[in-house]
Amino acid sequence: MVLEKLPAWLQACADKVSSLGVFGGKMANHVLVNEYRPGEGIMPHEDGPLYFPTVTTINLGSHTLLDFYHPISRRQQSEGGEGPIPQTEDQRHFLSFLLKPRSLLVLREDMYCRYLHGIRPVAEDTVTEKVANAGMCDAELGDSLQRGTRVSLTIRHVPKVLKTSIFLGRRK
Ligand SMILES: O=C(O)CCC(=O)C(=O)O
Ligand SMILES: [Fe+2]
Repeated sequence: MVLEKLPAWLQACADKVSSLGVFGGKMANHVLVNEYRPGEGIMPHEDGPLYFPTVTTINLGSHTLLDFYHPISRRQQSEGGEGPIPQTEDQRHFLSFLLKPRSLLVLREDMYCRYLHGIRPVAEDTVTEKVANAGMCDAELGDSLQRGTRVSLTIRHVPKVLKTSIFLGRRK
């Protein structure tokens, strides 16, 4: 990753999150801005070793449900092939967090390294027993929540950066 200056407003958000100590005293140096319209999501994935061990997200605009999945291969190994192996995405989905507007999510340890996360491409979410923080969010089982446009600021500390500038376009 090549270091570039963040816009001042985004730097302020990154500094505020860093001041909570979530990056072990380090300052965030990477922000990803994603916009999701209703019906849009992100496939289950791992963020990979670049950002380990902590990822934080400021949630703006609409709520969403962030879903967590067991990875197929690792679960097969750890269970020694015993018992039913979850195969479909639905079976592998074991937990969700309801992300409310203006909330901060801090993902670390197993939730970050062991499981996959994703957002389903739907326009409406139903609160099920898998939504672990429903009570904290005043959501009731069976509630239907219509999504609007959501913007997420995913703020991280990337340990390895190149302190050189990049040139876009042709040098004269
Ligand atoms: O928008 C979000 O909250 C999740 C984004 C995400 O998982 C990613 O960019 O890796
Ligand atoms: Fe991610």
